Amino acid sequence: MTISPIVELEQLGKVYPTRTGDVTALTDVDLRIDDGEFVAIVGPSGCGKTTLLKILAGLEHHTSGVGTLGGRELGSGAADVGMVFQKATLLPWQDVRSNVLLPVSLQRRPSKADRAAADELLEMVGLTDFASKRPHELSGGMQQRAAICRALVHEPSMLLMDEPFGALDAMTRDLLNVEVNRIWRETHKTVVLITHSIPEAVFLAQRVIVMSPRPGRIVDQVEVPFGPERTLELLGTPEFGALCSTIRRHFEKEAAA
Ligand SMILES: Nc1ncnc2c1ncn2[C@@H]1O[C@H](COP(=O)(O)OP(=O)(O)OP(=O)(O)O)[C@@H](O)[C@H]1O
Repeated sequence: MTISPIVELEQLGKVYPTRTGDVTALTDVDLRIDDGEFVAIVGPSGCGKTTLLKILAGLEHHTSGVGTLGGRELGSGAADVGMVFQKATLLPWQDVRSNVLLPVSLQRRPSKADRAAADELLEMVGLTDFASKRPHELSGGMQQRAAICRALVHEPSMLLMDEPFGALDAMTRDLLNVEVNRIWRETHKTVVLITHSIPEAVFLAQRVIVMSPRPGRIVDQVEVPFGPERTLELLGTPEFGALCSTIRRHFEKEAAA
């Protein structure tokens, strides 16, 4: 069986013109992501990770190279993606279900089927009993769960996550990682995750993409050999530690270069 790529980038680059001169955020990025794959991107601060995600989402235009998402050229309109950011950014005056339905509500009046889809997602993340609550009545982790539901409610072909759990405590983060692993297995979505945490990247992804300091380019792509289902016991295994060390050494090498 051949797996088709959902993302193909060739020599992609991005230069931001600024008042004080051009800032090259990305250079010569070659990347292929297969449909249904879970990919994590790690790299030093300012290496262009968010820029890459924004280009995939159609929120920024690349300035060189070519790229396609779902067969469509990048830059040819809004991409069919769902996004989760570090802050849940839920509307405080709407209840959780309405927040989840927001991407649909912006296009049309949500149908019965849309509401059922939202409820199904809320059930998947254990928030059924909180559907009628306001965001401030939820913990930070619960708000991020709701944000994940919102990103998935319009059935996007890809889920893009930018440091989604960076603001959460370590224990909540671990539990949410287990949940994201389950969501990925249940929905079969392609996921691209940006994270500053190498263990988080290794725990969740099938492939970890390592970027260099700015101008960001891909310096390595590390295959993660663990099966699709991951549990927290994995974090304590020597294989897990060894893989994290391999990736960490890249950072040290690049920092010393
Ligand atoms: N709109 C913009 N205008 C000008 N420069 C920008 C803009 N957005 C990002 N940059 C610059 O591009 C580079 C890459 O930024 P980006 O936010 O993509 O990096 P990052 O790897 O996501 O960083 P972090 O890990 O700190 O979030 C940085 O030098 C940043 O200052």
